[in-house]
Amino acid sequence: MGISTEWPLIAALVLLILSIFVYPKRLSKAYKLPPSPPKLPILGNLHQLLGKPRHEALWQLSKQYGPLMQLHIGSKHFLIISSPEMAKQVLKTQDHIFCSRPKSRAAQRLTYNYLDIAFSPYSGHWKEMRKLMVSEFLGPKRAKLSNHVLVTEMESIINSLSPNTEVNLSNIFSEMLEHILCKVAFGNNYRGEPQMGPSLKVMLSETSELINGGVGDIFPVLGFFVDHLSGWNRRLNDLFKNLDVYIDKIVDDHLKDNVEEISEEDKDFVHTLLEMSSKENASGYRPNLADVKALVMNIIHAGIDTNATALTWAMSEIIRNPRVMRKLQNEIRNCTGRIQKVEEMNTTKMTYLKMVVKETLRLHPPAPLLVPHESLSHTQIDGYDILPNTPVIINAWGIARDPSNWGENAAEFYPDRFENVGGDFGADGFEMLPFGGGRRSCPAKKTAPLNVEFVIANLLYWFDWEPASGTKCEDLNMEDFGTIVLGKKVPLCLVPTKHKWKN
Ligand code: HEM
Repeated sequence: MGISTEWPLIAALVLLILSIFVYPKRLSKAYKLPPSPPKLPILGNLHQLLGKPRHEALWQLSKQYGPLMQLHIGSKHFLIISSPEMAKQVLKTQDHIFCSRPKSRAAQRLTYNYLDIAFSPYSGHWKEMRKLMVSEFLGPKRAKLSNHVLVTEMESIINSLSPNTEVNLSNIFSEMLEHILCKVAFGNNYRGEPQMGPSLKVMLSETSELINGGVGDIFPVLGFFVDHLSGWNRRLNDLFKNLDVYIDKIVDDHLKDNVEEISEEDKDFVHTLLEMSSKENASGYRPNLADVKALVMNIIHAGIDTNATALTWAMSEIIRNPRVMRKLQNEIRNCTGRIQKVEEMNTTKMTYLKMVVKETLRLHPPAPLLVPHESLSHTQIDGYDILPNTPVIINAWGIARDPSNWGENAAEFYPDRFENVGGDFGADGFEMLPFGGGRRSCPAKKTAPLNVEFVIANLLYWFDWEPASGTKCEDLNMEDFGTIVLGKKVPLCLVPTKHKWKN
């Protein structure tokens, strides 16, 4: 174990010793707070989360302390949600109370002081920004361009695959998503320019690490010094600077274009935003340059890794389950018949494909703990008091794998289960939450699964697939990795063979 992995533990021990003298005593006992595991002074429950992936550690604790559990870490009191019933309370019944986001230094820095959608507190600004993304980026206005870009990218991948030659599909998916989102949002992929610093991929992976927060987020003042000594503050500053240079270039290039001369069809999202920044909308709002940059930041952070991860897990599960692959290929090929081009693929009637994608998102929700919510005011759930500004973590990963919600075969990849499950995501809609819920749910929850379906349908239509280097299907490595986005630890490498039609 190197110093980079040991420092949180060392820092925590130093803080424990110092805090006995420095920190005030704990919160008053005037409220009936949710059950909580026994805790150490100041460190609280931190030690119970070390050494395991966070979603797994939280799930194990919830088995002992219940689906509504409070964890104390430093100065923060987190509410942990681990059942569909409790998730429904937070995301539906009391959505108006739990629709804010907790603050953190990484989120503040990377969103130009909370000007974005995903991390900004519940506010009029958030509402306007979300409306902008839904209508101008994810809505029907841009659907034609998005589809065209998706088809072009898919065609180039299909044409680039050499039969019987191993390919790293994890990389292909990341690059594909980066191209698609950048083309639709900025009209160009803005890659490969050395003066622009690290690649987008490197910046995204650094973001995933830093967005988890520094020690200073939970141990104010003293933790800040720890973050300074460990280099966390410097890493955050460097990341912000690099991202800002990247985004500045995009915005500057767009400012040079004469938007009036560009046809509606050729305008990308940034053109549209800049155009809107020159006049107020019906509710008197207009985005300024910092808002535009924050939205660009959200698109690259929220859209690339989530989608690429979903695709990687989908193909991994399909390969590991030859029965599912055969059934799915039969459906795709029967529904499609003989076609010559990717653009002729139509997945609308492929019901089993939709079940396969749902089952992938159930077992492998790309954001296993969603994005933390926060309570706006005091409330009660199940007779327990929840205080204002309580950060709320919803364990979507655990809920979606719980046999009490999904039966004894909950851990199995079995898409056919959706034949008998009413509703989109479980009987009540809270048994799986790959896109969260309530007003902070993912704005791409309708479009993202369609894109995953389209890519999987094409890969399985044109090619047959096998694991690389003689690995047996059932031995495919399925270890996961990450906190905010739970990816596949070992890249997915497969060998395609061009499909031969029988006459
Ligand atoms: C398979 C793909 C995706 C998955 C699984 C996913 C999942 C999620 C989840 C779990 C949340 C948090 C919901 C909550 O806190 O309740 C979220 C929020 C968000 N997602 Fe996605 N997402 C995907 C794709 C996208 C794409 C393509 C975009 C746009 C380019 C996007 C934009 C956002 C934004 C802006 C938010 C913040 C919403 C808010 O706070 O109001 N996501 N997503």
